Amino acid sequence: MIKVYAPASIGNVGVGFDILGAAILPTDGTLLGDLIQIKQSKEFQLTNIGTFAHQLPKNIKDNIVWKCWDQFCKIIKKKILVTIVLEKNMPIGSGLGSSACSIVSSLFAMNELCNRPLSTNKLLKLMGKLEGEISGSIHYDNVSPCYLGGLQLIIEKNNKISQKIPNFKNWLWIIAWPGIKISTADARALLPSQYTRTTCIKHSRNLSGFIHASYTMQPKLAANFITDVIAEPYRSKLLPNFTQTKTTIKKIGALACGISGSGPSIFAICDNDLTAKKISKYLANHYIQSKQGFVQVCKLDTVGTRIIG
Ligand SMILES: Nc1ncnc2c1ncn2[C@@H]1O[C@H](COP(=O)(O)OP(=O)(O)OP(=O)(O)O)[C@@H](O)[C@H]1O
Ligand SMILES: N[C@@H](CCO)C(=O)O
Repeated sequence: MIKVYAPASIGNVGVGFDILGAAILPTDGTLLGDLIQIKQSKEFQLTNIGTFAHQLPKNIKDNIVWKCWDQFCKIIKKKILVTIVLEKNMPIGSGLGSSACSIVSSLFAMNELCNRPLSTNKLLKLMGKLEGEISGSIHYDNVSPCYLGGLQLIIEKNNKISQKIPNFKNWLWIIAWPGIKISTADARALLPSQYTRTTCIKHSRNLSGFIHASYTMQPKLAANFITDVIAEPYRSKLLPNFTQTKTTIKKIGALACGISGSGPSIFAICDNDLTAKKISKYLANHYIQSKQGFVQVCKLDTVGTRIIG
């Protein structure tokens, strides 16, 4: 039996729509992500457990884990019969890469169980394809950091999909899921299909500025470039009181703040524990809309998906 953990992630990171993503790990030791237990067996079985198992589709073939197993077997041209237990700890439609957690953990687990027939690149391509089947178009900004860890820039060039970007070790990433759901496909449908030249220039300046500041280790400059001109102007209305929340947590001392993935989760960045505590308290009191919602102070998860048992 193999037990695999795949971490939550922040898609876009506010500045790199579809091409920048960060894997995160709560500082209190919580494993925020999905877990897969897998072993060979006489027939295929999939059991869902965990806090958010009730949100999963009832039909087993609609569970992305089944699709991962099916596609993996087709690619390696062997039907590997397995028993899988999915521990669904990530709320669906949260903006924290819930489907990515299930996709990455199950494909990683299948590959390990079968002695790694697929290379990292091939596996990542398959992860992107399956993520694309859910949201309507392929985007790697959740699956890549979830799989490989850290801050990942999606390049899709020279047969490389993703590259790790240097990060600031003292940055704390506070995430808040209000406890409501937004479908990624719906949030993508809200976006314009074309942008003005001015917006394109702003976007390229912000993203290239962020990457430059990351490589030259200028944290304040990097944080100041975390501005989203592509998605936030159209999606912010879907989030509860987003504009006021952002203004307030920046006043408290956040270096940057934005929508995590397609929302409704938000993320804030700061560089000390006291500010992180103040931001968390504010978000817990003002952003959370239901009992299931949560706030977590995180670091970047630099490892990505791993075997934990
Ligand atoms: N194991 C699974 N985990 C998550 N979603 C699944 C899974 N299996 C099937 N689905 C379906 O995939 C869709 C996921 O929707 P969506 O992409 O909006 O959520 P998400 O991946 O949680 O979003 P985000 O990346 O913003 O966190 C839902 O319709 C859900 O029912
Ligand atoms: N880049 C994707 C992430 C979805 O979690 C989007 O913003 O639609």
